[in-house]
Amino acid sequence: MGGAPTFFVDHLENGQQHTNGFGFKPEPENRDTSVQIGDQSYVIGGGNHEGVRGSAEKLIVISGPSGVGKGTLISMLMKEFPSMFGFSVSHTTRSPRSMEKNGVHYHFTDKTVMEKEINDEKFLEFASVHGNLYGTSIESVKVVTDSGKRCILDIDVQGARSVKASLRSVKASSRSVKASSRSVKASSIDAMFIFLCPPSMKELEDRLRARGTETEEQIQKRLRNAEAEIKDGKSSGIFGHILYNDNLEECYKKLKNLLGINNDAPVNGVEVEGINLPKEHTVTKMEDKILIHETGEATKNNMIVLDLSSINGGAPGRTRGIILDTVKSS
Ligand SMILES: Nc1ncnc2c1ncn2[C@@H]1O[C@H](COP(=O)(O)OP(=O)(O)OP(=O)(O)O)[C@@H](O)[C@H]1O
Repeated sequence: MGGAPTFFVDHLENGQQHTNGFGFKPEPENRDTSVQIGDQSYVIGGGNHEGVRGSAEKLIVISGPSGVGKGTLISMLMKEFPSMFGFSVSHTTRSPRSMEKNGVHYHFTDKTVMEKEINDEKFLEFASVHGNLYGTSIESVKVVTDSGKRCILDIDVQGARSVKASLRSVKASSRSVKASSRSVKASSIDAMFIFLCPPSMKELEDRLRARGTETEEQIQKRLRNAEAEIKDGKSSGIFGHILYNDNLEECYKKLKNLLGINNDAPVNGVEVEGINLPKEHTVTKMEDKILIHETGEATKNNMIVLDLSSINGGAPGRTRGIILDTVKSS
């Protein structure tokens, strides 16, 4: 997948001006379409003009106290829908450990560089842990959403609060006339905030103990933090959705419902239809539109319309928001 819009313009030959009176028949809402050109496939936003994969833009923030089951539920999602979700790569100023790869496990960066980028509002959230900075950059989230995946952030309540505040601030600044390019870009990120709640403190403690990954001291600290986090999570207005993780399977079902996915629905809640660029065709540019007109005998009234007016940015290989209409001969 991928390709800049210029690919279409540069690599297709110009043909005759399109003159007939075909009406444009928009694809139904929430439908994505892929176009095959040579050996490349391009996924193009259909009725949804927001991005390449319908609701891919929506960042999913999952938060809750340590031990509530965030990792478990996210793993279940990744297992059932392996290509639907992705994680952003965090930045850190700590040194890489052996085997850790830059850009894979973390983006390893310099403290002064990261501090400047934080000041420039390039981070959705950050925290200082034992003297090192850790954070999630807007760019790293966009890399995931631009690839057509839904980005999941598994973060604590404080992190979720920061993400919420960052998104509010970029949306406000992007409305101002002097909006920076960063603000405009980040303002296209929307997020769904989900808080996971344990059925009781006793159950949370049991889960932490059963997991066996913390010392007694760490468990006690996590339980102390959990009380404040649960209070905050339920009352602060950060989270639009609160899920109780009592029975795991039931909670998983509720999570899938929230995300608009269930086993009967198409991937991402969006139908994906493949279209092959016809061998025999002419191409015409009309203002912001590229008309690909089939010329083969059997299909000569078919037409594909690429509407470039809605492109909303993206580096080469990360083109977004082209609207595609198809008109089929009947
Ligand atoms: N609904 C559930 N019922 C019983 N056990 C559960 C349930 N959900 C998760 N667990 C178990 O609880 C433990 C903690 O879950 P998990 O590690 O997913 O928590 P977490 O919220 O990701 O914690 P952390 O923030 O510390 O990473 C795991 O051993 C997991 O198997």
